[in-house]
Amino acid sequence: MAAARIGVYGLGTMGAALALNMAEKGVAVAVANRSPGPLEAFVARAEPFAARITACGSLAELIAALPAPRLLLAMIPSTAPMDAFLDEVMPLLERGDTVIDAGNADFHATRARAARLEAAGLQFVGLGVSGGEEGARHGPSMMFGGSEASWQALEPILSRIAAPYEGAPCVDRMGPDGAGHFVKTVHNGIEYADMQMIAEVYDLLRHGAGQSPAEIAAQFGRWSKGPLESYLFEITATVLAAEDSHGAGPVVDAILDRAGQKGTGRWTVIEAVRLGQSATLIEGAVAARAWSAEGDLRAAAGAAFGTERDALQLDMNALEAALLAARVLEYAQGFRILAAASAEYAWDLEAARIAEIWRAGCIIRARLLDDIAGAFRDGAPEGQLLLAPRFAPVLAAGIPALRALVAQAVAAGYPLPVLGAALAFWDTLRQPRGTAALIQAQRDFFGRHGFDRVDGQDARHGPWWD
Ligand SMILES: NC(=O)C1=CN([C@@H]2O[C@H](COP(=O)(O)OP(=O)(O)OC[C@H]3O[C@@H](n4cnc5c(N)ncnc54)[C@H](OP(=O)(O)O)[C@@H]3O)[C@@H](O)[C@H]2O)C=CC1
Ligand SMILES: O=C(CO)[C@H](O)[C@H](O)COP(=O)(O)O
Repeated sequence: MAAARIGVYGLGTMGAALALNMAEKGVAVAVANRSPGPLEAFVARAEPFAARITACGSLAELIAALPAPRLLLAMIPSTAPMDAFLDEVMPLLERGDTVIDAGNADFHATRARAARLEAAGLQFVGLGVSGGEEGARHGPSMMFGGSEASWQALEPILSRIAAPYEGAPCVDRMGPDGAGHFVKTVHNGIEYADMQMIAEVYDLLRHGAGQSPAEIAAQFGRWSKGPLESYLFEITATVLAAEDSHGAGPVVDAILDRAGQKGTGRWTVIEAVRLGQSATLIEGAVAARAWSAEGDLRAAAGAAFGTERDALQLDMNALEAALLAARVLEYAQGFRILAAASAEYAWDLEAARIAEIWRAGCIIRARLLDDIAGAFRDGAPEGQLLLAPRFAPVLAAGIPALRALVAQAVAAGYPLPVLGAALAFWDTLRQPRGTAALIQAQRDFFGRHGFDRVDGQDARHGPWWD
């Protein structure tokens, strides 16, 4: 049996898949799990790679199986269980060992944990992993946050298990401490907006245009072969074509209309606001999931006020152009949040590199990311994707289509939390003079807050204070 190069603790959906990926790619790995059942199941699944797997019955056994300096990757909930895990494991480790949190963590917690381990002579890495179970098993996209030394130690393993894009592994060091988990959080925020945008189009096609799930599946399949090509469009086509195994017809009709959320979308919005930024498309998606949980309220409101909505006339080419423009706006917001965080935390995040490592393995992988990476490499004016010359034709064609779509849908009674937010974002940003002068006057009126004048003169208050 080969000596383990890395340990994986937590053999749930993601941990088991990552450990199998490592073993398959020639990385000897020691594994353990809190409860025995998943370890036994893992050992059975890992049989083809048994020579590169050391199964350990306890955390202490796992630590003992690793040569110092140790690399120990934990794939467990990155909330309270991670802190409890650190309490348990830290006394077992030696100076120079590295603990990797590969779960979805709030980057503030990652920063605190990194400081805690550093004080004890240990290294802590926050590793964003995207791609779900399939990605973890065969090649995820990974966003590394930690010291340069820990990157040097881990890079050979991570590059080997990452998804390749044109031969290059989709993994890189984003920066120190929480940088990797922050980038993963924003990735998930974009994921939320993309999913909700797709759901809005599904609603329009299903209830506005009267199409069946199978017809909509075929449409998403066609879009998946064009500029909207992406993992989320592909799986939408598959999901909508699927029939319920209990005979309820299309499986989508058998599923409760209530979306779950574990926190990353919400964190993206909270961090955007903290940074003085906006994440209105992502907030639209988070809100839609929250409203979906209020089934009783929606039933009562529907009974009181009616559920009618009008039929829609939808042109599939216009819809494609509108969706592409909205997707550009969604990524533009995401990258603005990343840029703001990079400045705030002195991370030096490289936008082009982030787009590049999102091109394969992750949930938001999309053909568009190639152009986004290119736009940043070309030097998007003021670092803004919206101003990148290569997106000018996409926006010129797509914004009128998006406007017509939103206008028609809103007039007919369809909610578009994300597509509507995309248009408002665009229409706000293209007006050099907006509505803030009135806001400033109001603030001055009630709170003597003062304002700057357009002519540069010094009168800081309105006539109401003369
Ligand atoms: N599923 C996904 O698509 C993705 C998930 N992630 C992140 O990966 C991490 C794991 O998720 P996933 O694999 O889906 O989850 P699972 O529920 O499949 O597995 C959870 C794992 O965590 C262990 N665990 C739970 N609580 C504790 C605890 N208090 N102490 C020790 N171990 C504990 C479980 O052990 P036991 O078997 O004993 O219960 C199990 O091994 C999470 O942080 C998640 O956010 C990241 C990207 C994608
Ligand atoms: O990180 C992921 C995908 O990238 C996980 O699947 C995550 O759980 C998705 O978030 P949520 O559960 O809130 O939808």
